[in-house]
Amino acid sequence: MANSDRADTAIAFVYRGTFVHSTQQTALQILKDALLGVDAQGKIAFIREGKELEKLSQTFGFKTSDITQLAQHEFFMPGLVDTHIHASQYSYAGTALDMPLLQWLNAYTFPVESCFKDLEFARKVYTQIVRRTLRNGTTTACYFATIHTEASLLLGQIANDFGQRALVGKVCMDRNDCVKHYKETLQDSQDETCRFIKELLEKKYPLVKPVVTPRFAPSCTGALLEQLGEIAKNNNLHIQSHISETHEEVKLVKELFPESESYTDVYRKHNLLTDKTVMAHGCHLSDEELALFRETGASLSHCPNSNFSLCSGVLNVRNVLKHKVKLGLGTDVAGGYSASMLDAVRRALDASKVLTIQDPKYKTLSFEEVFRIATLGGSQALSLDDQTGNFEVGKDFDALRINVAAEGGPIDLIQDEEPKILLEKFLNLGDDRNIVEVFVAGRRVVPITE
Ligand SMILES: O=c1[nH]c(=O)c2nc[nH]c2[nH]1
Ligand SMILES: [Zn+2]
Repeated sequence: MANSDRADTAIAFVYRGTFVHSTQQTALQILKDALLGVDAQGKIAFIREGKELEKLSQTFGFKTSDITQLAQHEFFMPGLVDTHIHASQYSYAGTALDMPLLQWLNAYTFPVESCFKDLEFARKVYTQIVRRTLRNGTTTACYFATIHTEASLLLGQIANDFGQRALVGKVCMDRNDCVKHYKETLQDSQDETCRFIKELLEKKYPLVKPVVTPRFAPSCTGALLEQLGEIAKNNNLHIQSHISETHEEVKLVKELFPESESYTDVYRKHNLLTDKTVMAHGCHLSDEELALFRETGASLSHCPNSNFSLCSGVLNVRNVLKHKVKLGLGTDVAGGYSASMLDAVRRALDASKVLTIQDPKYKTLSFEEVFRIATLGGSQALSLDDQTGNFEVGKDFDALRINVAAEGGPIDLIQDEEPKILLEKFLNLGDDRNIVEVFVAGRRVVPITE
């Protein structure tokens, strides 16, 4: 037995077949005829070659008849990590994509978000988004809620009930000149953020945690940003916000924070750039700003559907990777119209091809690289890679069982295909019909039973 195996707890179940995942060294590692065992705590106890079955069953004390064998056109992959999604914007996903960001916020987003004072409306929308994302393979989601504490706590409860791993943010904003009723006072924002954090932590949900959430610099005063930086530091919490999504927004931040050297400097000055920070977009960051991300360990969430839909910009992913900045993918519902991370994968490939069209020397991202960003990359961007992101022994079993030839599904297989082709077809053509089981921390959460 290798040192990395964990033989100290009982095995709950074992799968045999093809497993694909990413590691630090390789964007796509394919393990054919592998055996993966999950322990009673939902952690990966071993992942070994099929030929080691006898030895493994003795060491770990499971019966060979307990093993579930995958079919030839099936494989397991790690769960998808959505590093940026507005649960509260799901009701208008697929509409309202006809304006640039700042106008879009005023015309559509703020009026809808203000409805989350109504807990029954919140329950309806939040139940739908959690169910929809889970069915589409999002095992971890980093959510924006709204400014309402009760509704934000409800989102945490719903994610916990359905078994999704989630970071949940009560949105903070004490500046809004356009939709005047959708903002808080500095004092309320601070007090309600503390209450939200305290009450969510007291629930002791194993997979759901609070994230400090200044909406973005233009909707926060310097005083609020300062307070939120303090709160995050004192409680060792995650932080999320938006940065450098559009040129117009960058210009506005310059006007609102003239003392700062850059947009990134605004967040840095207020202690909001840490190794537990994820910032959405970053389309227009300079190399100096990317260097600040690298220095502080803060990460970016690439949201290509939103960037195209609101005509915001195209993130140069190669440049982000060159600066060794942690990077995940996000759907950014509802600036992005799809709640599926498979869509985010496809749009990320498209965005990369746009850059190649503009400059043929730009090396297009491969599907393997985008697969890594959508799984392991996302877990690193959220500083959750000690728990999820790939099939390393000791991590939680967050996984999707994919049947590429699912009956009635969107993919026709003409002949037997290699696992690499099966993955590529699934990423480009697949949908929730191909995702036959979803596991989070070893618990089967899809099919949804209730
Ligand atoms: O895509 C976005 N969606 C939002 O809700 C938002 N708020 C600030 N900046 C934003 N960008
Ligand atoms: Zn967003």
